[in-house]
Amino acid sequence: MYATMINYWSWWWEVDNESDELARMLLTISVLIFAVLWYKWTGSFTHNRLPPGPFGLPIFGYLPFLNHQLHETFTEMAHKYGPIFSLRLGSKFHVVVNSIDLAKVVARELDHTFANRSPPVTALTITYGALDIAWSNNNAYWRNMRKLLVSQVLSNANLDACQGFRTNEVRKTISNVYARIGTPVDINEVAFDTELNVVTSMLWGCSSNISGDFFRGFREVEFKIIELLAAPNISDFIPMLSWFDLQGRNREMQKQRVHLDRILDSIIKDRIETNSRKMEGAVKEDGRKDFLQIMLELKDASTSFDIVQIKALLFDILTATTDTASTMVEWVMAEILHNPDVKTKIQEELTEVIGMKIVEESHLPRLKYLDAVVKETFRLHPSLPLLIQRCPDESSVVGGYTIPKGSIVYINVWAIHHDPKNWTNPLEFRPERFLNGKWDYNGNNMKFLPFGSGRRICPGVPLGEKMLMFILASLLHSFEWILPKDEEFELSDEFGFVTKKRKPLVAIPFQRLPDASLYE
Ligand code: HEM
Repeated sequence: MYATMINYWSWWWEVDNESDELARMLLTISVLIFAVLWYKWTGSFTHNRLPPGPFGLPIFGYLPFLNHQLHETFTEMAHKYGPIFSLRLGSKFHVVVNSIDLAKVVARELDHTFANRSPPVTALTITYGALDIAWSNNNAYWRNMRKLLVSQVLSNANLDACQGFRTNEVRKTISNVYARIGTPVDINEVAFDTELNVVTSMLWGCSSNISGDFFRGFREVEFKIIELLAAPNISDFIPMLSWFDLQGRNREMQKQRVHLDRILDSIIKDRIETNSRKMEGAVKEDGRKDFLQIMLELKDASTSFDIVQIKALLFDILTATTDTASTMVEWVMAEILHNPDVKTKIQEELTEVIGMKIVEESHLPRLKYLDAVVKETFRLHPSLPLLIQRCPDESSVVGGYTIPKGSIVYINVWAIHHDPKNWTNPLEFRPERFLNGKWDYNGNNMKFLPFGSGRRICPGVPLGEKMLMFILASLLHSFEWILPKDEEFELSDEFGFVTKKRKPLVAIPFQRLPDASLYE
């Protein structure tokens, strides 16, 4: 290269003496060094290209321009800026990924890099400093807690052993709804209470002296917590202001934690006292220990596991099980009541598979059409439309753009589920799309991610799916449902950590099975 350059110079820079020769040589070397540096600089510039996105104001970034319906706003922004875009909110750099190819890069190919979380201030407060699973970073603690949940609560063996709890609670729900026949029923409330009773039976069994009354009000506490988790908080965007808690969000979350602590502390205290009196209760007749007992024994055996961690884990399981599933029961019922043909097809399937008897869990795998209706509802109304934000532990490249370490990254499942490139007539409710048996909740097909994908995928799929199908099949087989007269019916949603129906679904049940003794 040196020789070529010397040749190029020589046609206009004739060398007459030694100093000219030296000057030309120095110039050539300098130009070469400059070229290498330029190449490196422009190369690194290309690699550091940040995803496109809107400009914002100094200090606040794009914060003042964001609409509360974040899933819809982000989807509109993707139409403008492309499948990956970025925005600065306060001092935090956010990236939103909106296509199946890029979601695959984040959640599968670079899963390990993107496996941390970036908990909001309120999440840190309610989880005792991210001691739970959902907000914990990708580290040994998270792996152990997740393993504990999966092996002790969500294993096939435990789910089979707890079938009796689920059947009892669903039967109780049917009989409670029967007592309210002909009157308006809040569907979310019914589903929430059923889920809560099932999960508490699994966690600390029927042996606890804590009565159902104790949980009265738990739904309100949980709703408030979920609302606060997604409420925009200036403390998250401008961390140096977090000390002032300008919007009072963290103070409000602290209040909710006092309620939660009161409930969890008394359950744990009750069990510790029972254990110390060596009463039977803690151990089931078949020798199986419930989850609380297992955790307390772990605590006694290890110095690194304590009561606060037990509470954080219980909090995760209680909220993860109840709010998501009850919201989905409500959405599915709303779509069914909105689509009379779908309702007729479900009822025909229920009658064919179950007859005029009561639903048993063993019937569920044969309810193919209902399963397709649930999946189509998950497509249109994913409970966590942006999943839980991920945070890369090193800078990396996605779709040709650099995602700096520590960015907050959203996978916009809502956009993917509503994209006409992925789904024909995406706004239509057409359960038939899911009848070919190809779809599951395991996050392998990036077109359909209601439970996420990769190492952060929801571990509760087996229980969540079972409970959803059991409650829905039972409500729809035991009752005919109609909407209250003159009630305006609509299907709009309200963005939140869990995205709910804006207007709660209220419907009136009527007896459907001829044998009244099936409702007792
Ligand atoms: C219909 C019911 C449910 C739905 C729709 C649902 C949905 C989700 C979604 C979308 C995520 C975020 C995944 C991600 O960030 O990629 C998640 C996380 C999680 N879910 Fe579920 N879930 C349900 C039921 C359950 C149940 C029954 C449990 C436990 C008993 C559970 C425990 C968790 C936990 C612990 C996480 C955090 C996982 C982690 O960060 O490692 N979920 N869930």
